[in-house]
Amino acid sequence: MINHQDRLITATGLSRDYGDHRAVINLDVELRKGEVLGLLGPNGAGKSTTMQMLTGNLAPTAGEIHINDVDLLDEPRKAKQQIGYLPEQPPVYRDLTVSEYLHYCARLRNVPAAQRQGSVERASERCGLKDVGKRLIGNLSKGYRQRVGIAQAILHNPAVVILDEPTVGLDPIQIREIRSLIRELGQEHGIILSTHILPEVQAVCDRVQILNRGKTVFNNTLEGVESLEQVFFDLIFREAGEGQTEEAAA
Ligand SMILES: Nc1ncnc2c1ncn2[C@@H]1O[C@H](COP(=O)(O)OP(=O)(O)OP(=O)(O)O)[C@@H](O)[C@H]1O
Repeated sequence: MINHQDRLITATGLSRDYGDHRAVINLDVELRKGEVLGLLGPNGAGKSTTMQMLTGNLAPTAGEIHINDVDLLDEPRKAKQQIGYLPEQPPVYRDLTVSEYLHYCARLRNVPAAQRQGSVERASERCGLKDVGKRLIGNLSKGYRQRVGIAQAILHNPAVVILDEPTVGLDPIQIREIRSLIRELGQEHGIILSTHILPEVQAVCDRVQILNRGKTVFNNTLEGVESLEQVFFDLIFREAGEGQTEEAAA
């Protein structure tokens, strides 16, 4: 039986149009505490649009989003306090030190002044940044910059953390470290992870939701799935085949 108290995100009937184009169509997304959800799909499937709606950065054309029981559309400020977001291009300032930047983000996130130092220290510790607090972000490796991006996403201790392509461009050691950080964060928060790297999903995700042409085509745990790659290609190519048949019949 589903325990509703454990639900960190309940989004129902989400749609988003760009002009005449329906990018996301009547989509449901759920995330529970302690869960790492992988959001997958080919280019243009609607992943970024969905994540931007879930983070309150893009208004849905239709649908409802509740974050930790707060209605995102009715109470956006309150709901956004429950969300940390690492966009594909981390919003880091190269001319600030790691510590200056995280303090700045804590202020933006409305962390009370008396708690900012503690929040910055906690996030730095969890992301392995304690020794680089005084370094300029511009001089860090890409892997460390990514950690800074994740640290800003968890500064205010949000219930939900949404990560867009968090390991893109990292070397294999950095990838391993960031993946283990994601798994660790997933125990306390709920995480949505979007990536094109299927082995990454098998390594860190508890459940996978695959989108194609704005709709869910798979939503399940990976138990018993030997090759996610096979599942992915079967679904996407089957749909492509069906699309061609529809077009040919039209
Ligand atoms: N601002 C926009 N204006 C018009 N169309 C858009 C806009 N943003 C996205 N789209 C279209 O909406 C669809 C879904 O795009 P979206 O970026 O959400 O997909 P995605 O799954 O994140 O793709 P990718 O893996 O390439 O990042 C695509 O057809 C895209 O061209």
